[in-house]
Amino acid sequence: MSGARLELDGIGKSFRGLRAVHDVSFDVPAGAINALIGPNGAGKTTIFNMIAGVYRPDAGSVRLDGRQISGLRPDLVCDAGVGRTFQIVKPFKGLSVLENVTVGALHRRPRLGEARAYAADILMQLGLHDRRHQAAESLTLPDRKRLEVARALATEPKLLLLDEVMAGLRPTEIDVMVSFLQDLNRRTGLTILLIEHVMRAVMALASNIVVVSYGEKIAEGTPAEIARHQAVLDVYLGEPEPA
Ligand SMILES: Nc1ncnc2c1ncn2[C@@H]1O[C@H](COP(=O)(O)OP(=O)(O)OP(=O)(O)O)[C@@H](O)[C@H]1O
Repeated sequence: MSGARLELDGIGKSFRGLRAVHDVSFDVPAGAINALIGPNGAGKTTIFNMIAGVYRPDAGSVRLDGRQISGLRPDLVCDAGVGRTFQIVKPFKGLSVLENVTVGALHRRPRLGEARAYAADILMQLGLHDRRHQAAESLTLPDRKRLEVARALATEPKLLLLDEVMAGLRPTEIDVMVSFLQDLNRRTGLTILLIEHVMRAVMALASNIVVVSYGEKIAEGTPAEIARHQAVLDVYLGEPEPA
């Protein structure tokens, strides 16, 4: 695993006249951990869906290591090296934890034995190995979040998109996930972009933060810059944006 550079150039998407995302541009350098934040309904998941091939942007382009991936089908975007988690955790029901992760690993390792061994190794890293034979749906929320990360990692991405993997976790569980992601990034150089409402995690992980509101990018900078950015404070305090 190593990281890829992500470049969003003027992407936009409307749903039946509702402008969900408008003219959003930002880069995530190879090997960086960056965050995408903003109030509910700001367009964050729509941006992820445009990167991951769920939606074709109405405008603009998405490039991974210089190669255009916008408009490709989700499986081809995955082939190109993009792994993602979903905000609503949906493991394959009726499959064990190990089988769930093996499905992801089969993407690049078509031999079942090899895929299963790779999946087991990822479960070990995430502290889920001792629960590998449990039914996925029987896991607690923190473990389901870990399983979601494990499934995305099993596809051996160069860019990992994490959609609210800290939601619902207790502070100590958040710290465990933060340490895991920091360690993963250090060991592998994997590029990570996270959508996150848990500011404790964003501040600990992200070297750069992009803020969106009403579908538009309103700020970008280091955690320290964002923490004192007036437009960001206004959005989070619910005050009108400056003209
Ligand atoms: N498939 C869709 N069809 C119609 N409208 C949609 C669709 N997906 C998203 N939207 C709308 O686009 C806007 C942006 O939604 P999006 O889910 O991207 O926001 P978000 O920033 O991820 O919000 P949250 O933090 O609540 O997850 C919202 O107004 C939402 O209702």
